[in-house]
Amino acid sequence: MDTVFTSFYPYSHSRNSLPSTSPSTNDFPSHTSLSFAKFVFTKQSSLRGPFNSHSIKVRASEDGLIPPTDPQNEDFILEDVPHLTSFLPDLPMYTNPLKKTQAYAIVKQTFVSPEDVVAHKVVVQKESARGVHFRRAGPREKVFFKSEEVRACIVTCGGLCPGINTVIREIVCGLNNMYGVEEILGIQGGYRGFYSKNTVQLTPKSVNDIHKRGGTFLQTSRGGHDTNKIVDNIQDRGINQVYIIGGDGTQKGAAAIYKEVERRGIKVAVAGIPKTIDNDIVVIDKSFGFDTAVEEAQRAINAAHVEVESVENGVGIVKLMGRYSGFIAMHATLASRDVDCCLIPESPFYLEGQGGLFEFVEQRLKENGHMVIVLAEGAGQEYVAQSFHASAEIDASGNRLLLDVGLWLTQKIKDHFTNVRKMAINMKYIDPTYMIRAIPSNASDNIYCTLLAHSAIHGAMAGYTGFTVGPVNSRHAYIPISRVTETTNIVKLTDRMWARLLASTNQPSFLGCEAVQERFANKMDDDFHNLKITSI
Ligand SMILES: Nc1ncnc2c1ncn2[C@@H]1O[C@H](COP(=O)(O)OP(=O)(O)O)[C@@H](O)[C@H]1O
Ligand SMILES: O=P(O)(O)OC[C@H]1O[C@](O)(COP(=O)(O)O)[C@@H](O)[C@@H]1O
Ligand SMILES: [Mg+2]
Repeated sequence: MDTVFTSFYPYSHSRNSLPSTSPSTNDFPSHTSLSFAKFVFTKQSSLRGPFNSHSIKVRASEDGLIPPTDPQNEDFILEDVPHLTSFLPDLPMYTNPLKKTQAYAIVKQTFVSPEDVVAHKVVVQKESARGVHFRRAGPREKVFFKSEEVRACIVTCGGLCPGINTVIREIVCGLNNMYGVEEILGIQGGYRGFYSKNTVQLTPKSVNDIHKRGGTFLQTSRGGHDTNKIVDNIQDRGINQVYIIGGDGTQKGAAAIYKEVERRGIKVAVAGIPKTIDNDIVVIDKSFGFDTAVEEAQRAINAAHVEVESVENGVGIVKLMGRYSGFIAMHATLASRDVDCCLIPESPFYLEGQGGLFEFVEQRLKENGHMVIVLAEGAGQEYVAQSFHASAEIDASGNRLLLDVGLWLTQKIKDHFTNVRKMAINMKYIDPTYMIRAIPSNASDNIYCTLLAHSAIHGAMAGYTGFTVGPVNSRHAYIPISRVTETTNIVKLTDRMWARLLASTNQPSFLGCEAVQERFANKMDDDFHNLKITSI
C-alpha cells in the first residue's frame, strides 16, 4: 500500500525565506525503516517547474520502492537522504548564519534551492527515462543546529589515502569560519578511538598545516567497530555532528551508527566522506587522492622504464594498489606511454600458450628489447593462491589479505625464460604501493577535499544525516550511505575505457582461452564482487 505525502517541501520556490517555525512532519519524507529512500515524483512535478506544495506529490511504498502510478512521470526518481526531522519532528530550525559571514556576504545565490537535484546519468537519449537523482549538496536557508550548540567530531578509518588531512583541516576550518562552531573533537585511531582513547580538541590553528603532510593527523585503524559502544560514547560526550572519513567498510560502519542514532531518537547528524585510494566507491565520479596516486605512480613506472631500457631484455613489473578494482593501474597505464601491459583484478589473464602473457613478453622483448608490466595488487590472486597453497587470511576489518602477485609474476616470468625459453632476461620488480598512498594530496585533490568537507558541513548543519557526499557528474550531492556500500566500483571490461587502454598498449585481451572466457562470463554477473571474494 502506498503512503502519499502531500508535499515534499512546505514552501514554494518563489519564496525568499523559509518558515522559521518548526517544520511540520510533512517537511521531509518519513522513511525511518528504509535503507535508503527512493521517491518518484508524480505527474505535476517537473525538473523545470518549482517543487512547491501544490506541484509535488511524493509517493513511497512500504519497502521504499515506489510502484509507479503515473505513467508520464513514473521514471523521475529521487534517492533521498534522511533528515533529522524524520524522527525529531518537533525541533525548531534556524536561519542559516552563512549569509552574515565575510565569505558569503556578496554571493548571489548563497543557498542551494531545495528543489535542486543532481542527475545520476547525464548521457541520455530523447526517449530515455528521467532516471535517478540525488539531492544537491550545499548550504540551506534553514539549519537544524544553532552554531553554539554544535559539538562535532571527526574520525578517520581504514587505509591511508592522500588528502585525508586536507579533509580534516577543511572540516575544522569550515565549521569554524562558516558557522562559528568551536567545539570540534578529533577521535583518534579510527572507530575504536570512540571508546578506547581520549579525544583531541581541533582548532583552525591546530590543523593549519596538516594538509602538507600525508597520512592522517587523527590516526586510523581497521576493525574495532562496535556500534553500541560508539553511540554510547557519542551521547556521553554530547556530540551532535559526526564526520566519518573512510572507505566502503567505514561507510558501512557509518550507516550502522546512523541507524542506532535514529533508533535512540537523538539529535545527531552522521555525515560520511568517502575515502578510497582504490576508487572502489560507486556513484561518485572519483575518490579524493586518486589523481594524486595516479600521478605518483608515474614516477614508479618511469623508474621501471629507465631501468629496463638500460639493460638487455629488461622486464619491469610495477605493482600498484587495487584490491578488487584496478582503476589506479588502468589510469596510470593510460597516463604513461611506457607501459606494455596492464593487469587488473577485473580482467582475467593467463601465462602460457597462444595469446598468453609469456608469448606477449617475448614478442615485446624481440620488438623493443625491454617491456614494462603494471599490475594491480588484486590481479590474478587465484593463481597466486594455487602456487603458494595459501589459505585465505583476513585483516581486522574482515578484508581478504592479498598475496604478493608481483613477486609471484616476477618469479614465473624468470622461470619461464630461464628454464623453458633458455633466454637471459633482466627482471626489475618495483612495489611503490605504500609510498604512493602515504604522500600529501596534489593541488586538484586539495580543492576536491575542500569541497567534500564543505558539502558535509552544510548537509549536517541543515539536519541531513545518514549521507555520503561526493561529486556526481561534477556536481556535489548527498547520497544515501547504503547506496554507496551496496556494490563495489570496478573497472567494467565492457566499457570503452578498458578498450582505450587495450588500444593504447596493444596488449592481448586474454579472452582467447576457454577457461578465461568462462570466468569472464561469470564476472559479468551482477554478483561479481561476491564471486571474486569467494574465488580467491
Ligand atoms: N560491515 C561493517 N559494519 C560496520 N563497520 C564496518 C563494516 N566493515 C568495516 N567496518 C569498520 O570500518 C572501519 C574501516 O573498514 P576497512 O574495511 O578496514 O577500511 P575502509 O573503510 O577504508 O574500506 C573498521 O573500523 C571496520 O571495523
Ligand atoms: O596494508 P593495509 O594498510 O591494510 O592496506 C592495504 C589495502 O588498503 C587499500 O589501499 C585499500 O584500503 P581501504 O579499504 O582502506 O580503502 C588497498 O589498496 C590495499 O590492499
Ligand atoms: Mg575498503
